Amino acid sequence: MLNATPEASEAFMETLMQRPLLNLRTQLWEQRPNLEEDASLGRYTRAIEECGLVGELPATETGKCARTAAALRAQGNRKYVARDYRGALLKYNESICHAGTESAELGLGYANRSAVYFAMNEFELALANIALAKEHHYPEPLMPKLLDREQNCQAKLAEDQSKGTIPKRRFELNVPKSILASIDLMKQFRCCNLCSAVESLNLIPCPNCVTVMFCSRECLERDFRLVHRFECPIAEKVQHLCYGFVNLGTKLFFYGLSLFNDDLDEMMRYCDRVKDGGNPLKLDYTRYDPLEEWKELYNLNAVTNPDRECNYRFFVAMRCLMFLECPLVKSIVVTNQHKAFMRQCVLDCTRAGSYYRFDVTSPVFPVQSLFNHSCDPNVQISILSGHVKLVVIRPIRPGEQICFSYGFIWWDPQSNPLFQEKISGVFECKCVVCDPIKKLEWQARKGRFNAEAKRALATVIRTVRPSRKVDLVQLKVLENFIERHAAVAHPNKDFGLILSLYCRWIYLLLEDEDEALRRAKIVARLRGQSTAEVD
Ligand SMILES: C[S@@+](CC[C@H](N)C(=O)[O-])C[C@H]1O[C@@H](n2cnc3c(N)ncnc32)[C@H](O)[C@@H]1O
Repeated sequence: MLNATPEASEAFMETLMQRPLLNLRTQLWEQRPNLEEDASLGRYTRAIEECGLVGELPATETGKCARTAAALRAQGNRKYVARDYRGALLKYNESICHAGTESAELGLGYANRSAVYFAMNEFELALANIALAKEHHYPEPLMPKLLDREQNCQAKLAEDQSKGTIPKRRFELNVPKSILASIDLMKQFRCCNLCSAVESLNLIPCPNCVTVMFCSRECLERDFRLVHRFECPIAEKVQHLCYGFVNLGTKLFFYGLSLFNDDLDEMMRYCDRVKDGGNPLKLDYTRYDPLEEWKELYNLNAVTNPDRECNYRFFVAMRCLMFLECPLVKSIVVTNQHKAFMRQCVLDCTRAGSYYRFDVTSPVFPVQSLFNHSCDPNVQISILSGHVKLVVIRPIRPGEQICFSYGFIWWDPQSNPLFQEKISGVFECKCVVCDPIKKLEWQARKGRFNAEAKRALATVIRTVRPSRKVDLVQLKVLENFIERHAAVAHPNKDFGLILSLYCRWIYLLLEDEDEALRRAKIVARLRGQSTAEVD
């Protein structure tokens, strides 16, 4: 039985849930000062100050609050009883985020999360949460119940009932992790604020604010050191203005400021030069230097489409005004010249962010995002636990560019229906499927689908059963077919079906590997061992 909270009345919870976050962003946009299209950031700032828009923001901050945490936990309990485990975990995360560090609610939140993981047969995760509950004021009178669950977990693991701590198929990796992420409001209780990892929703809260969570102490400390210390005191207020890439632009600005050791004048001196375009491939990643990397990102000469530019300027001006209410920011950004620089730099970082990221909610990967999009990709991308992995999905011809899909794929029209619409505002796709000239050559390839390949395809279709669980033998059958027959079968429609299943299974394997590594790390931590060996 989970701990229900009697005082969490329906009425109170309803009030709690009326958080007009996303609406506020739209309202603000409607109330923006009516300025000419090319109005400068300074003009926007003055106009916003004149109409008092920042002061008019409704006070929706709750701060850490045991009552709120209890109400959210009660909602989680109901989802748990209804066996909506994912929904329950998300509510418990929200509750954990709202519980004060000294409150029993924190321990209760972790304990409830351990019950969900136990029900999901995720015994390592359950044990990790029991340990967290014990560390965070779990009420003594309830302790026997927790210890009982702990024993049950250990018994299950002793019976070899772990879902696995050894990846089935190890995909190696040789590229750095993401540098930071900007987590959308819809994902704040399900992704690490620094690396975007979901970590089976096993996240820990910021000890001070109620807006962000982290996958580990390392990410929490790193984010705090580099960015979150600037956001934390005003995080609840500023999250109303989480306008896509502008959010990332602010983060990239503060990240840069930290790398310049909070020396804004030094940062200004560096930025006061003509941009050379920036090229992250120039960097020597064997001697990784985050400041040099930041400079390459900053140096991008990005062109933004005019509609977006208007949004960017308004929200950049708004956000900078709000950040200047944070005492730490105020102590560094002092003069009018500093303020003007901050605004311009946040705008430049916003443009860079929109270039170096696949979409508004993904983390920033300066090198990995340099791959172009193709509607006929030859590699499959996955972003898991802050790592990008690219897996080759069909033989690549000499001279063929390595591309992954930013959204749309020819064999899967439903891969992202919004893609064409989204991309049309950003760039015109010139891949082999979309460019009218290249498309002719691409389509002509279909004529080579010969009898032998068709027979082999019929055998594969008879043998392989698409399922949600990967069958490694069947995966090998697909792989052999693709390797032997891609040259003549690609881009035939049936070959597309094979690629589609192959990609889905590859992704499931990558997820599986990621989860197994996570369990392995938890086991190492519970045993007091270093996680370096398994990481
Ligand atoms: C992160 S960059 C990719 C690397 C970029 N080509 C470069 O050289 O830096 C994303 C941008 O590349 C361009 N791009 C990527 N795929 C494209 C495609 N299929 N067709 C046209 N432009 C593309 C667009 O300008 C897009 O905004």
